[in-house]
Amino acid sequence: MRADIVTIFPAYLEPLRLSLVGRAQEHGTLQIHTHDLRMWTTDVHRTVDDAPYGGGPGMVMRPEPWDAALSQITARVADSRPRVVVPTPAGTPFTQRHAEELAREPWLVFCCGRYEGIDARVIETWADDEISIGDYVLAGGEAATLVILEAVTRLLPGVLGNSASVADDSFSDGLLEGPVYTRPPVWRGTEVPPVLRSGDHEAIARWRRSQALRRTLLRRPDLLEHREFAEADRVVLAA
Ligand SMILES: CC(C)N1CCN(Cc2ccc(Cn3ccc4ccc(-c5n[nH]c(N)c5C#N)cc43)cc2)CC1
Repeated sequence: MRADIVTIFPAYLEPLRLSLVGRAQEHGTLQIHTHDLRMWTTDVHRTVDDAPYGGGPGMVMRPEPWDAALSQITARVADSRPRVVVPTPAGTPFTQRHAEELAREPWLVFCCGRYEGIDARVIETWADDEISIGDYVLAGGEAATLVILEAVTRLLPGVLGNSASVADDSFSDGLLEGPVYTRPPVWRGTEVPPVLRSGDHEAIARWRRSQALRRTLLRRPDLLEHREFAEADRVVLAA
């Protein structure tokens, strides 16, 4: 997969050199190219913003630099066009399903806006996806791009050492992750649930599903709506 990222703060994307995404780049599974939008400005002040039509607070990002940048970046490969992703507070909620869909794309381009956002005509012309990573307000699209790219990269073949990890992900089966434990067996007087040390893998699987169902019912009952459950699950949910 190739990912191009356009931003006025290229340094904000430096964390992509670390850890899982960094290793995916070292292994050639992912190529990330970060571009400074100001490279496509033409004035001495390298202006990327202007006052909003209709008034209101803040500034809006001008269309010309974005159109020049995206035209050049997407022209790289003849007869091939990337999927253009624009993080925005007004976007559709980003979900694991969306991450799985983006992970199937060979080429992504992320447009990191700032100020009050990017001129709507750029979005209309170029955007394939407008995504929000949550119901809170950030100052720009860079943090969202880090989140989206990490969620997508961990789904790429060979990136996670144990491919089963992806299958067991929270949200992969639509439930939240249950509690996890490691050594010591007793810590501050609290014992690891004995079933986890029993070696009885069927009992362990039942216990883990029970914990995931209970946690999901408590914290995200919306994830349980419109779902059919086996009798064993219904017993847990009714307890
Ligand atoms: C009327 C007037 C007072 N209101 C003023 C605030 N407006 C909303 C508003 C607020 C902040 C920003 C800053 N910003 C610029 C580009 C950009 C990209 C993503 C995000 C972002 N925030 N939260 C998420 N989940 C995001 C994602 N993904 C935020 C961004 C842009 C826009 C709404 C209008």
